[in-house]
Parts: sequence; C-alpha cells; structure tokens
Amino acid sequence: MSAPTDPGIPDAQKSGSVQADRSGTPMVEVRELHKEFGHVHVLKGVDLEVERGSVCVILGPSGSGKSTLLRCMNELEEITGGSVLVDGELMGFRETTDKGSTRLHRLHPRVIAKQRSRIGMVFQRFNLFPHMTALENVMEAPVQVRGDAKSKARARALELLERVGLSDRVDHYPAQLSGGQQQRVAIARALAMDPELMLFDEPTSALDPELVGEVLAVMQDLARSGMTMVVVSHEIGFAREVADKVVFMDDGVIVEEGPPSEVIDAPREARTKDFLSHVL
Ligand SMILES: Nc1ncnc2c1ncn2[C@@H]1O[C@H](COP(=O)(O)OP(=O)(O)OP(=O)(O)O)[C@@H](O)[C@H]1O
Repeated sequence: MSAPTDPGIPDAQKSGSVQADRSGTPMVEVRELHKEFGHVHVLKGVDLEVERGSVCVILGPSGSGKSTLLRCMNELEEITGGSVLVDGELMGFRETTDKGSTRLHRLHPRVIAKQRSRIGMVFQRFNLFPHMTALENVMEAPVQVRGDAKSKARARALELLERVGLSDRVDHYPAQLSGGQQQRVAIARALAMDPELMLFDEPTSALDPELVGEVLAVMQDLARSGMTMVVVSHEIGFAREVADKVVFMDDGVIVEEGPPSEVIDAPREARTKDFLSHVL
C-alpha cells in the first residue's frame, strides 16, 4: 500500500483525550490483507476478526504466513494491501474522503508508536536486555524514569513479576533464569504497557518441553483475566482448552476457522486434517 505520509497528528490522537465508544467493534479487524516481500506474496487476502476479550490461536505449517500476519497487526511489517484495524483504529494509516474518493495517509511515526504501545508482543526468543535484571527489564528503561514515576514503574513491575510467578527472581539477570522464566519476564514486560491486545509469536517453541507448561499457564491466566490475545502456536492442547477461535492458515490464506471443537476436533478441510495429523 503506498500512501503519502500524514502531514500532521490529528488532535484526538495527539492527546488521546477523545475516546470513542468502541465496545461493539472487534478488537482486531483484518480485511483483505496482502503482504509481499519483493516478489514473494506471503499474505494473499486475509480476513480475520478477533472479538474483545477472546483468544484466537493461529495454526499452520512453517512458512504459511502466521508470523507475518501477527507482525502486520502491530505495524512491525508495512502492509502491501488491505487494512488492519485494532480497536477500531486503522493501523499506520488515516483515511480521508474528498469529493467521494477515499485516500489513505500514512500516520506520523509518533502516532504509529502510540498505536503500537497499546499492543503487547511476546516473541519466540525472549529478547530481554542481558545487562538488566528481571525487574529492570520489566521497567524497561529505568534510567529514563525518575522520581515518583520511577517508584510507580518499580511497584508496577514488581506486581507484574508476582503475577507471572517470579517474585523471588526480580534481581536475577536473564542468564541466571531458565528459558521459561525468561519468557515469563518477557510477558510481564509486555504487560507493563497496559496493552489492550497481546500478540504471542510461538512463545513456547524455543523452550525445553518441561518448561512449556509454566508459560502456557501464565497465558491461560491472562486469558481468564479477559485479555484479548492472538497466539501463533503449535500447542494444540492450549488451543483446545483456551482458544475461542482457531484459525488454520496455509500458503498465505486462512483455510478454515472456528471454535476448537470444529477446527481441531472436526476439521472440514483436507489441508487442516493433514496438518493436524502431523502435529498431534
Ligand atoms: N522479511 C522478510 N523478507 C523476505 N521474506 C520473508 C520475510 N519475512 C518472512 N518472509 C517469508 O514469508 C513467508 C512466511 O513467513 P512467516 O514467518 O510469516 O511464516 P510462518 O507461518 O510464521 O512460519 P514459521 O512457523 O516457520 O515461523 C516465508 O516464506 C518467509 O520466508
């Protein structure tokens, strides 16, 4: 999608003071999404809705475009066509209509950064700062936060580390933590921004099998608390138990979607059946 850069920041988005009532709109709306990397067409017209407070698990073979779809949701990838709305807001763009024709303007980088800050993301590799303790990682940039703000950030970080079961590891450095503990710190760090949406990109696939359960348990708690979550994962048990919607992707398209009782337990499409027979 090529669009001119938005020359200004709309006042409502600058201050964040005007909050529309969006309780009736889905948290995520992906429409006819295309993503190309050079000549490689990775997403070929994806449509997806994720309701508020629900959990959507995306399954699919390697290279089917799952991570790319997730990255398009928070503007880590610039989309080639279609649109992504999060909480009713067009990610990265603003629409204007002039004499009946609609144009898209790329938003100012500061507005994009603000949009992104409402979305927490957890990656396969934990991406923690190795020279910072668990607590400092969750506080993120302790040197930039001073005075009262710093003590509030610290209290919040301690609360989040307790929530992920790491109260006794706050002063440990990443190298002193197991993979499962590091991933739980990464989840606490993503939560520190008070996100409205959490994206998980294969959060357990870099972990030893015995550590997977502790991370999935934290994610399950988060789901119970009402967080909207989109999770790329091959953990079929988690999908069956926690997901409201399961999406099966292959070759850049959504082949099948629905509740786990349909997509996992009674898939209609041959490609879904074939995939599940390999992972189960
Ligand atoms: N930055 C990039 N540049 C070029 N091609 C890319 C880039 N990122 C992803 N791709 C290609 O896009 C396709 C889909 O990749 P993606 O990581 O989204 O798949 P996936 O379903 O998440 O796979 P996996 O389960 O292996 O992580 C792959 O063919 C990949 O090589």
